[in-house]
Amino acid sequence: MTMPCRTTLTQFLIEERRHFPHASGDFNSLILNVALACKAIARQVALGALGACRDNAGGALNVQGETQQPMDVIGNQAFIDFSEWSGNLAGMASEEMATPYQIPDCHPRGKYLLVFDPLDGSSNIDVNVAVGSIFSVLRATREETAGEAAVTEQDFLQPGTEQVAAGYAVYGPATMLVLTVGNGVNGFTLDPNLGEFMLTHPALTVPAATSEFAINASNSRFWEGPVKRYVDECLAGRSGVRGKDFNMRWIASLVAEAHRILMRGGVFLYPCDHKNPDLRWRLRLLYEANPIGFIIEQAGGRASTGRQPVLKVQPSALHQRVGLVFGSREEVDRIEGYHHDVQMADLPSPLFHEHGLFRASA
Ligand SMILES: O=P(O)(O)OC[C@H]1O[C@](O)(COP(=O)(O)O)[C@@H](O)[C@@H]1O
Ligand SMILES: [Mg+2]
Ligand SMILES: [Mg+2]
Repeated sequence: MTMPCRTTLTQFLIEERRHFPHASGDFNSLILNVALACKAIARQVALGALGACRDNAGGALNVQGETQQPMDVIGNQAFIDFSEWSGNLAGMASEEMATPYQIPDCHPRGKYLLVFDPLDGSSNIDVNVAVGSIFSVLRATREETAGEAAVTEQDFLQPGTEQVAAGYAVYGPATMLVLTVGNGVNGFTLDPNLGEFMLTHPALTVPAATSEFAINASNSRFWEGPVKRYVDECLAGRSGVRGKDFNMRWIASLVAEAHRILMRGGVFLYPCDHKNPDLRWRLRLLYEANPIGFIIEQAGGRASTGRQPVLKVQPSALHQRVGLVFGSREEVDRIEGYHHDVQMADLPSPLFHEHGLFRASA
């Protein structure tokens, strides 16, 4: 039997680095450490009910007020343990930690910041549906941050356009790592025999057009007018203004939805809604929306809050939430257009009038 000759993640990163002859190698080691953390998490996830501490009872509340699953905690620790020693990080921030993680004094500090959602879609873990990890790499821009001083929340409040790299791992039937270093998007599949991520999906692209959308329709009565209009038109299918039938999906795992869209196109919406007046957005800007947005845009798709490009949002808090619409370019353009469509102001939607068309917020 002949083995296909494939590039490993390490080889891929070395090749990329050849374009930057003065690079120190810190960036490559950072990504490889993250990949190692993802392999460790994949192993734990794959054990299912056989794994350690499956019992969710008594889980602590994280800063979001959500009960931490055991794998949220294990995944968070894996990211820390595999990354903090390396000397390439000035600090880390995570969904599972209220404040930035300081690199202990026993380890050297470096010039990058790592932001992550260690386990995305963790409510799916008990039903054996695909979950994942999401990460984003930023530069530690303050001179002293990369030196001796403690990292602060302010250091992480950079718009998505400033990301150096972003990626996710999806723990599905196969474990995959999808990565952008700002030069397109590449997908690697974990070869369990070799323990290596192998380049299997080079130069991923999101098709410009689609007839598949993903949204949590149980929130429909709380949506704003433009989202309701978009979904109603999709549901009307070939008899409506769109003139074609649409398929609908909802996995409740952002990583899995993003991966499907990268593989075959589609559009995902988790827009602003009015279900809970104190929580108008579901997804987190720094470790969910920005990394996924960067990947999708690097693959030729688009990512928006519904009103503006998500990567341009200036963050004001570490755990800030935001509306997110991403995927095939034509659909995201259309949804943004509906939000900007002044004609909508004439529609008799009380919600629409209540909140207005051109709010400054996302
Ligand atoms: O339960 P809902 O409202 O459908 O939300 C699903 C969304 O929540 C998330 O699971 C949030 O991620 P976490 O599991 O990291 O908290 C997203 O992955 C997903 O898109
Ligand atoms: Mg998440
Ligand atoms: Mg999570």
